[in-house]
Amino acid sequence: MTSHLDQVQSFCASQRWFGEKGHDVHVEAVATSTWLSDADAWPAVRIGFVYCAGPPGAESPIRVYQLPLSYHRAPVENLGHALVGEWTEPDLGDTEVWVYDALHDKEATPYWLDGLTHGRNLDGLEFHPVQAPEGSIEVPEDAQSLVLTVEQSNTSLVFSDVALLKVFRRLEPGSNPGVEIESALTEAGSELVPEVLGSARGRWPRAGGGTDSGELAMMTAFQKNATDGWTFATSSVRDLYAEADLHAEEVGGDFAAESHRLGASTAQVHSELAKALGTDIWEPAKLVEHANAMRRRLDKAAAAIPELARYADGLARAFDALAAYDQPVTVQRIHGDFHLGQVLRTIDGWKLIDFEGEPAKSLVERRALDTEVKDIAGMLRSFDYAARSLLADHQGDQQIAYRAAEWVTRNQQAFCDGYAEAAGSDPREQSVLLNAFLADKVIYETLYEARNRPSWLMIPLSAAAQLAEH
Ligand SMILES: Nc1ncnc2c1ncn2[C@@H]1O[C@H](COP(=O)(O)OP(=O)(O)O)[C@@H](O)[C@H]1O
Ligand SMILES: O=P(O)(O)O[C@H]1O[C@H](CO)[C@@H](O[C@H]2O[C@H](CO)[C@@H](O)[C@H](O)[C@H]2O)[C@H](O)[C@H]1O
Repeated sequence: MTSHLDQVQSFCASQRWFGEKGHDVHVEAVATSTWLSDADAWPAVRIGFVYCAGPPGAESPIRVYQLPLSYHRAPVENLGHALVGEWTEPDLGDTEVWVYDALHDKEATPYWLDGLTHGRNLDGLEFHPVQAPEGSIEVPEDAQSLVLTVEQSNTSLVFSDVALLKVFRRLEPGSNPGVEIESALTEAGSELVPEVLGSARGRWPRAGGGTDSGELAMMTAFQKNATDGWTFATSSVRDLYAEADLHAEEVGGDFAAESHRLGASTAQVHSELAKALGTDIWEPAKLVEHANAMRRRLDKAAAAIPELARYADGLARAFDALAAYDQPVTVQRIHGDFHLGQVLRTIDGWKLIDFEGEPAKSLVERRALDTEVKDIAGMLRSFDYAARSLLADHQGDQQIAYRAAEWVTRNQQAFCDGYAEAAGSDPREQSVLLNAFLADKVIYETLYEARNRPSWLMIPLSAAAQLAEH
């Protein structure tokens, strides 16, 4: 039989949440938590912590992934897709066991719901229910779980269409910014994020000795019947391309009113975040540091992606302007990786989700204060993505390309108008900051697409060409 580490490695490698694509990696060890299940209960359930090393030669630190495990004494017919492996388990009396990703196992997931409902405190695992405000959501104790099938970096379970449990896969010690921010906004009474219902923290052995601790999962109110912003916006673009002789404002699926509302909701969340978690000031010297960091990211990306290199001088002008900016800038906690996939249109309006920041950044960077302009730039880029991602089917069609550009401008302007009305100041007036963050985001996206979706590389590259002309 293959060793149990090899089986864990093959399973992880086949999972969307495993962030180790594109390089050689090996699973060095698997540690486990205390049992969530009672002694002698089957399936036996606990959390696995998977330690990954590599690529060979690179001095990257060990990465830890969370893999909840359910152990059965016989194979479970409908769980084949979640089978991690089959081995003899010393911690279960040397029994032969079939081990599954517990998040897919309806016999195992009630332990998470029970832990959160009753605030269980097990050795090394603490479940924290959030005090539910009056009239707020109650999750039935016998609620069944369903794994969400959307593309995501973590794994989310929906309990009875009422609550969503997001189980973090890549673990880092310290406060998870998503839990921190969404809890702070919930406590402040915000209606613009799904209400946080609870979270789970845990301890795991640190590679090299000691113990680390951090958030393992967060439960929020499930937004039944919501549409994510990307699906909503791209259906508007599809409508427009189907009627290429009409302007964006003339087709049924015009999105500008939604973009306007989204701008206003974004401004309101920024204001709530500033109130709840405070602000600071970046003096001009700090802006020089940021401009230099942006410049370094550009140099690195241009060295890796030759098609970007030709726009490097043009893009760098935006960073030079930032370095020369002589006004102090107010900074605060922000979303950090804001795009149309991070907003949900519910019947009560837009709600913002996933405040974890850019996945590849360290926790310290993701928790740092920044300017709201970074989020605004992120969303403006996303409108461009929505229109261009559907252009592939209309290559060479000038009429559609023209309509696409019109849609982007119309929705970017509507978003900024909505933002300006709610915030009392117009982000377009901060053009030095906005241009620098737009250029920085385009560089980030170029690297992201080169690594993850090469067929979409043209989207940020076309934007780089436009920005470089500025
Ligand atoms: N509270 C919620 N209610 C309904 N759907 C949600 C909720 N939170 C997330 N989703 C859905 O799950 C998707 C992935 O969520 P996200 O938090 O971005 O996951 P990840 O960080 O793992 O990528 C979202 O695009 C949305 O469709
Ligand atoms: O949602 P994540 O936090 O995992 O963000 C990463 O993946 C995003 C893609 O899903 C990526 O966003 C880019 O593509 C989007 C369309 O798929 C587009 O709307 C965004 O504007 C664009 O940046 C994001 O950058 C990345 O961090």
